[in-house]
This record gives sequence, structure tokens and C-alpha cells, in this order.
Amino acid sequence: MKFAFYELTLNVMMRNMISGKRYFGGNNPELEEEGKRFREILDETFVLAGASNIGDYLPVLSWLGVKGLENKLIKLQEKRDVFFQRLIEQLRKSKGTEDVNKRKTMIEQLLSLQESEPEYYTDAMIRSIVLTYDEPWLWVYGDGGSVVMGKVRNSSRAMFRMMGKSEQWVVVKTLVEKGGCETDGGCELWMMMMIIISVDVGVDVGGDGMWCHAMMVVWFYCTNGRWMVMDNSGMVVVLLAAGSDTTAGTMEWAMSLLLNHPQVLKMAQDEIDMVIGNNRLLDGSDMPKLPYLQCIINETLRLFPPGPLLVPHESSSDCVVGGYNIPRGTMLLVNQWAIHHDPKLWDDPETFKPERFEGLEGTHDGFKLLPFGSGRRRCPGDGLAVRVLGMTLGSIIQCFDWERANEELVDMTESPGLTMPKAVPLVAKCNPRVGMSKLLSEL
Ligand code: HEM
Repeated sequence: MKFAFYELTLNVMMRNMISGKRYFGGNNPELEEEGKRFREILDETFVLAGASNIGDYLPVLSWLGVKGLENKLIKLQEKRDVFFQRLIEQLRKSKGTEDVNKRKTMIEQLLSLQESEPEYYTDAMIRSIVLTYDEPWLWVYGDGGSVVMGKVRNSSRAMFRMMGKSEQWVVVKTLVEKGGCETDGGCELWMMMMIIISVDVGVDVGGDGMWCHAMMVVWFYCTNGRWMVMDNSGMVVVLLAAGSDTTAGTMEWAMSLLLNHPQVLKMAQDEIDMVIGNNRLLDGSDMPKLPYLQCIINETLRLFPPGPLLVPHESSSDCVVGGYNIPRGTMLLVNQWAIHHDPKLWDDPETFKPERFEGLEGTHDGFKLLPFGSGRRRCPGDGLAVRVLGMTLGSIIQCFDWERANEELVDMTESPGLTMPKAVPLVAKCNPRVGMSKLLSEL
């Protein structure tokens, strides 16, 4: 199940935001093959982005020519170049034939900009924005966002060495001279990410092109006198990294919880049947009419938040937290897991009780429920995540076949309408630690 959910989230992001293609599960062997290559590139990128580079700790090894990570990155970059150049060419060829009512993806937007400013928006520039590391024009450097820094630090360092810092500064300076952004400075990286994601969630940022604005926000960083490592992989890899496993993992936990609590599954199905009926599948516009489904999502995120410690934050000035003096520049972790499981805040915190969120709008309950973090660095993808979660879980719940499940599910003492005896093995099988995919393939 996790594999299928992961491919689904990649499909959503690639199709809506990046390439316009649905790589997985579409019965098109050519696209499947392309998707497989894309996945391999992504997997390798994630592994290398988080890899330690021994030369960072013992620079002498780099001087002696020990460059394992650098060499791997160069090879990976070649693969990514080939993949995305092919994609750019395919999309360039199909330009003019696409549906005019369809929102443009990132690459399509960039190809339009290429027409008006070909010397600036070269193919290499487009590739760099999408995924590769070779054009450092988007690198701004300095006190970076924790996620971005954490994810790319090692590989960035290796690339810094390959590039030479002065060259980068020139590139950044050129950008600064090219323009600034009128967006409020408080928004920072969050705003940039929000703009990117807004392609999908439909927020209108106006102006002359989404991507233009996204880029301006990066320039704004520089004009603001800040430096930040935001290499171009931040644009896409961070989105894919931050958005795919988190959403897929939440779907998997939700399914596990529902199968272990069939009475909740039944109530969610009843809600969907009542609101939508049996003649059509639910769609995005139904989501606000399904509060119990939203409660299930919130309760899943409370019990199993994908970012239990959020991401590391840094105090920008001296402050006091819980009576402790925290000097400026201290790394702070928020133990969201402990807050979500605190018996002082929750009645029976270890129990799955979606009803506890009845009446709550959205996914935030003060500082009690904060699966997407809080403040100006909170997750910019929450709107997208909640929609994908709602649509996916809602569809599965709507289509859940109790008769077939009944062949397996017997002895569900808690479950209305189900007959008894085989519940215990089912519950054991439902536990993701035991392996969900077998169970779900049987269902
Ligand atoms: C169930 C799904 C998701 C959960 C639970 C989640 C949770 C989080 C959390 C806890 C943070 C750190 C916030 C903080 O420290 O205050 C975060 C950051 C982030 N998330 Fe999500 N996220 C999800 C889905 C997504 C999606 C779908 C995207 C994008 C398509 C995304 C993009 C990001 C980005 C770019 C950041 C870094 C923001 C920054 O550093 O300013 N996330 N997310």
C-alpha cells in the first residue's frame, strides 16, 4: 500500500506542478518506464543529498583526491540532465497543442518565458530550476532554512568546491541586479514554496507568471542582504522530499487505523454515502461536506505526525522558553509527538478517536495539534496535503467492499454489521509492522 501511495503522491506533484505527466499506474508502458527512471533518479538524489562526505570532516582526504561523493554527484547530474532535457524537448514539441484551459506546469511556464527571453531562459537554466545542480544561478547562500540546509548541505558543499564561491557570487549578484520582489519580506522561503505549491492549490499570485515571481522571491533574499544555501534542487527535490513520504505515510497510517477500527471506517463510509450517494465518486468539491473524514485525517496526524520533531529551528534572538533562557542561535526542536500524546492535553491520548476533532476547522488546534508546524516556517504544502489525503482516503473508504472484507473479517466485535470469528489474525495483519500490502491485496 505504501508503495502505491508513494507513487500516487509523486504523480500528483509531477503532473500538477512539474512535468504534466502521470508516470505511475496509467497502463502506458512507455510512461511507466520513464517514471521508473525518474524514481531511480529521485531515490538516488535523496540518498546522496543526505550522505555524509568524509572530505567535509577531513579536508585532507579531498586534497588527496578522495572524491567518492563528488564523483557520484557528477554521475547523477549527468543522468538528471539527460532525463530533463528529454522532457523539455517533449514539452517544447507539444507546445501549442495543449489544452488552453489547463494550468501550466512549471516546465511549461519556463518554456513560455524562454520564448520572450531566450538568452536568459536557456534549456540549461530550465533544467537547473527543475532538478539539476549544474547552473548555480538559484543558489543563495548563508543562514538557510533548516530543511533545505539539512537536506542539501553535504552535496552542496561538494558542489561549492566544484564551482568556486566567487563564481556563484557573481551569478547571485547578476540576479540581484536583475530585479527585486515587492512581496512582503516576512514571507521568505515559505512564500516561495507557497507560490510553487499554489500552482496546485489554485492560489492566484497574479502578475506576469508564477515562476517569475518565485524567482523574484529568491532575488529578494539577496537584496535583503541575506545569504542562504537554496540550491536549485530546493525547488523540486525539497518539494518532492517534503511532500511525498509525509503524505504517503499518513495515508498508510490512516488505513491501518481504519482497518483496526472498522466502526470508524463504517461511519466514514456512511457519511460519504449520505453526502454523495452511490452514483458517482467523490471529488475535491465534496471535501468541505465531509467533516468526519477530516476528523479521521486530524486524528491520524495527531497519533502519527510524519514530522514528530518538526524540523530544527534556530532562535533568532535571546528568548525564554518554558522558563529556560535560550541564547540567540540555539537549535530548537519542538517535540510535537509529546504534545500530541500528552494526557494533560488529551483525553485518552493513545486511543484513536476521530470524534475529538468534531467542530475543528482545518488541521490546527492552537499549539495542541500542529502536524504542519506553526508560524512563518510552517509547512507550505498543508493545503495540498490535506486535499490529496482527503481525496485518496475518501475514495478508498467510499469503495471499501464490506462483503469481500467480510470473507476475511470475522469476529469483529466492535464492528456493526460484521460477523465474528477471524478478527484477531486480521488485526495482526493490519498492523503495518506485519505488512499491510498482503492484507490489502487480499481485500
Ligand atoms: C501529511 C503531509 C505533510 C506533513 C505532515 C508535513 C509536515 C511538515 C512539517 C512539520 C514541516 C516543518 C514545519 C516547522 O518546522 O514549523 C514541514 C515543512 C515543509 N513542508 Fe510539509 N508536510 C506535509 C506535506 C507537504 C507537501 C505535500 C509539501 C509540498 C508539496 C510540503 C512541503 C514542505 C516544505 C517545502 C517545508 C519546508 C518549509 C520551510 O522550511 O519553510 N509538505 N512540513
